[in-house]
Amino acid sequence: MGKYNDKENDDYLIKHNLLEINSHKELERAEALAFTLRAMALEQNDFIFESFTLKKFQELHHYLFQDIYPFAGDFRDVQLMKGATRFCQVRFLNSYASNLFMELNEEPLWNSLNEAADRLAYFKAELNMLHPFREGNGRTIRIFLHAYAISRGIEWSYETLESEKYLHAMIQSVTDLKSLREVFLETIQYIG
Ligand SMILES: Nc1ncnc2c1ncn2[C@@H]1O[C@H](COP(=O)(O)OP(=O)(O)OP(=O)(O)O)[C@@H](O)[C@H]1O
Repeated sequence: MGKYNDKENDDYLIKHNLLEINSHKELERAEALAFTLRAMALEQNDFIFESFTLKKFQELHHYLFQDIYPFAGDFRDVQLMKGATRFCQVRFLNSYASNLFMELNEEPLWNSLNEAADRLAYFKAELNMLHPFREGNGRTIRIFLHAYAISRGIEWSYETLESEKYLHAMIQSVTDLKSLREVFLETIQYIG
């Protein structure tokens, strides 16, 4: 079990994709298409969030990536890094995840958009540090937290995120939630 860099991961995905695609470019295109079709179907209620448990989170990843990756829905068994960030160690994934999802389900109601932004930033950063899947963490977490926010009367317009600002806030969130909180504050509103 080694840590992987992006090249190593790309090679793994080439060896482990359901379509037996062996070009990186083609796999990238096929993955984007397979994901987009599922994400669109999800918006038409093909996947229902009747709960926000860890099981539901894994089912969501399975739903979104089932057409392309055999590991859809499964936790990774390798160490993951992006840039200087080392995500949760494999042997702590289960305990980290169960504590985090317990907290998410015991979360009290939010009394203001400021409080919502604080807590969404916190859960976003924690789920990112968990980074439980080999690929597709960002997309799964965004869709999951979007639905979670809706269940609390809040619309998170994550499709309006500026990609550079978002990435910067995510990198910062490893040590400081301030930028990510601001990103949420700018992209959430009460429904209706
Ligand atoms: N250096 C970093 N430190 C911490 N988090 C990072 C870093 N670089 C990227 N991220 C986070 O990791 C996520 C990407 O994870 P992953 O590649 O598993 O997901 P994805 O769904 O395939 O990608 P994306 O989120 O770009 O659509 C990004 O959305 C971002 O939140």
